[in-house]
Amino acid sequence: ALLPILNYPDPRLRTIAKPVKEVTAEIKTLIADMIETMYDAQGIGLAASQVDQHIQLIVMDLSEDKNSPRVFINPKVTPLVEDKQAYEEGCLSVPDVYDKVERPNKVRIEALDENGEKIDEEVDGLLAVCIQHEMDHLNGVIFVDYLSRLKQTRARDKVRKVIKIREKQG
Ligand SMILES: O=C(O)C[C@@H](Cc1ccccc1)C(=O)SCC(=O)c1ccccc1
Ligand SMILES: [Zn+2]
Repeated sequence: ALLPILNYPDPRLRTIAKPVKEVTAEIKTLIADMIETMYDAQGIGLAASQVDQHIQLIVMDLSEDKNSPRVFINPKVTPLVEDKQAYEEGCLSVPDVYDKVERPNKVRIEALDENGEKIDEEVDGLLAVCIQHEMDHLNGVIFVDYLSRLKQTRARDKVRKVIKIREKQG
């Protein structure tokens, strides 16, 4: 089922996500719903925080055909290099706002997948950018937090406009 995505500056987006103890049937349903919601919103990632579920769960799909979703449960991300790279990021919770954010361009991801199997990968490029962006969501951080006050104000105004238009479209 499609889940409503919280929009910036909703304070619920600032909630710190709790670790997942056991991958229950409910969590498997949430994973399926998050993947469906991510595709519907044309995103390449989605954190559970964004659908008001405050557990450490991320879904991502960077594939062309949108047919290889990945699930990260209780993820831990460790930078592997000092040097950072700027990337034009977007966020499904801050629609139509895109801006450059600098992040370490190579990280280690340790997590569990949807079957509780261990994931331990070194990644770079867009996957590294995206996993760090999603990890931020689980820690109540939104990419606009890295931008200037002025850009944050503009982002708030932009989201307000986009939501009004979407409500009119019904
Ligand atoms: O809000 C989210 O977490 C999803 C977000 C993930 C993300 C995309 C790009 C850079 C960092 C994090 C999105 O999917 S935004 C929409 C999108 O598909 C996109 C935006 C910019 C560049 C590439 C993809
Ligand atoms: Zn986001």
